[in-house]
Amino acid sequence: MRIQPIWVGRVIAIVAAALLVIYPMVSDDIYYQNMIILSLVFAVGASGLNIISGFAGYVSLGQGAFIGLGGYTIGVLAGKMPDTNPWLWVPLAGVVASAVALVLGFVSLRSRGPSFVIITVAFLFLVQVIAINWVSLTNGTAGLTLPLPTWDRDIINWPFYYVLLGILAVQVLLTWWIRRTKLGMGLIAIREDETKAATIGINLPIEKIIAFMASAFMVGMAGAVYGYYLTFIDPRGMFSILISVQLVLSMLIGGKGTLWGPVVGAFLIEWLNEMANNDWGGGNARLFLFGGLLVGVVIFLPQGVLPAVQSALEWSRTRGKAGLVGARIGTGGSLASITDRVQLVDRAELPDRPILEVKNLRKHFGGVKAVDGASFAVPEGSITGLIGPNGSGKTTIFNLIDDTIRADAGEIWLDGKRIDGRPSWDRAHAGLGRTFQITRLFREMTVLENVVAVQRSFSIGQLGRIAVSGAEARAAEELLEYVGMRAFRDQKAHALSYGQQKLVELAQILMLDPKVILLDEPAGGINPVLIERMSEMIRELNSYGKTFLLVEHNMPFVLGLCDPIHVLARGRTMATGTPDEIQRDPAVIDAYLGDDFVVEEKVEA
Ligand SMILES: Nc1ncnc2c1ncn2[C@@H]1O[C@H](COP(=O)(O)OP(=O)(O)OP(=O)(O)O)[C@@H](O)[C@H]1O
Repeated sequence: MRIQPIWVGRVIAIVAAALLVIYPMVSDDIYYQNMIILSLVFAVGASGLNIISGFAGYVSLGQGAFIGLGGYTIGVLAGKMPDTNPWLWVPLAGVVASAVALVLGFVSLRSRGPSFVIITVAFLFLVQVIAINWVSLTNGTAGLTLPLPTWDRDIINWPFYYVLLGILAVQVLLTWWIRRTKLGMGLIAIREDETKAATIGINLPIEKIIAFMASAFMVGMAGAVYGYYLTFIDPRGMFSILISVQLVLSMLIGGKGTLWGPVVGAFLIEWLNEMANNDWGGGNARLFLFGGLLVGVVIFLPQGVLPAVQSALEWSRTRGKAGLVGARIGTGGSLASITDRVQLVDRAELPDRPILEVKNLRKHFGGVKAVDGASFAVPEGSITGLIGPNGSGKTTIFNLIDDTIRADAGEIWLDGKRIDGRPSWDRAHAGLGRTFQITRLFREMTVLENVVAVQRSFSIGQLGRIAVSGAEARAAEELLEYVGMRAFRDQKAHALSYGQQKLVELAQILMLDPKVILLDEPAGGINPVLIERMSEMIRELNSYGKTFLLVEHNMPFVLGLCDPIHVLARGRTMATGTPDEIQRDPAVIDAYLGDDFVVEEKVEA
């Protein structure tokens, strides 16, 4: 029997945890106990950071602030209420850290990438400056002295050690749980492609704010224990940027986005830190070491240690095997199997009314009038085409309809309700689904996860559900079967061909069960067999009541499928009609189709 790598990992984790539990009982070496205590604090900090940086992709150099805030919470309260047991302030420190993390959560709604990193550094310094200047509360640069431990000197470190170990255990459990829930899936989607995540119904502000608060809670508690353990805290030590750098390094070295990576990284970095202090003179040696390591990791080990080991094991396991990636796409399942998720009706029974309307839509990019007063309607139950020359504004109109870009002016109505002004995820919940001209799957997720990541509605309770399980996972598998991609369910999306990605993106959108499906060049860049399959699926879904609006340059595809067709030129609708009318409209021939096209079509007929 082959031993699965996951079990090897679990056994190592259990043995390591057991060794940590028994260590103070078998050794009274205070030096090593101290070292482990520091490692535990950093492990909690790095693991918390992993929730916003590893999962959600927001790298923060301000994470150390939450350790400091925890320390100051216990320091201030223990000073003001000397008769209360200081341990009671530890959970409160978590609450304080989470409340302050809310601020960073709000910042993340408006900035991302390098600018976010810079803001987090400013945030750390801001907290430090407040701690220095709010002398009446913090005693400024003179620092605060905490009560000395009152227990037996023989076990002086034990309470700190075991409470921190417990906090780390809860932190790891929290991370493990988040990764499995809808919340975790949403965070990873945000990391992979935030704009796309919003279009599949992921409520960005709420999910990010929850993540930021969750990333700081246990860290604040660990900071409080750390402060109590130090018995003296001051702003320069507690809010030093080196602590934050050490946390980021721990996460990167161990492996961001993994469960154990940040923990392993924290122990490794603390050990190096001690070596730099003891053997290489501390101070500058530490800076040199951390700086060098940061550069080295980013260049040579971008994934981190644990993922690198995992990749090596995976490589040895799959060496010489033929990949699934080149396998043929399935012939597709029947529509009957997806009725649990996708509501199907007889198209003939649908009322005669527009389901989507855009009125006087406008978007200018500087001097470029990308969309300049476009108006058209999409009748319910139709496959409506939107065609026009390159640069006529088709994709921009899609972007405006789903709020990937906010319109300058105009109205958008979906199913009788005005939706412009509402954010992307809300429009998705209202019944809008959209694919992209260049497919935008979440590359690091599996095919199945890509489909399951969709959130058809929003509730806080739903975020806590296990993502890949139950009815949701079954529905996702059925949809993948329908588009012929079930065999690829466990493949990472980045390993798929372009055509395969188009099919998975269609399954993903169907998971939303939208009232209107916007398809941006569904036949673009794929082989003729797949084009045929795509048109079959669109036709079949439409016969069961699904409405489509599609942008496409492949004229036989559009003329065979769509009715009505709107023609755009210079950001405005210049003509609307049946395929026949459009083909014969001299203005359309002149602006888009060209004389050759009409001649060819007539010969064929
Ligand atoms: N983010 C942007 N910033 C500046 N200009 C833009 C932006 N997005 C689109 N444009 C411009 O707006 C115009 C319309 O672009 P759009 O992509 O909507 O055209 P399209 O009809 O979809 O073209 P194609 O058929 O080639 O995909 C183009 O001139 C384009 O350069």
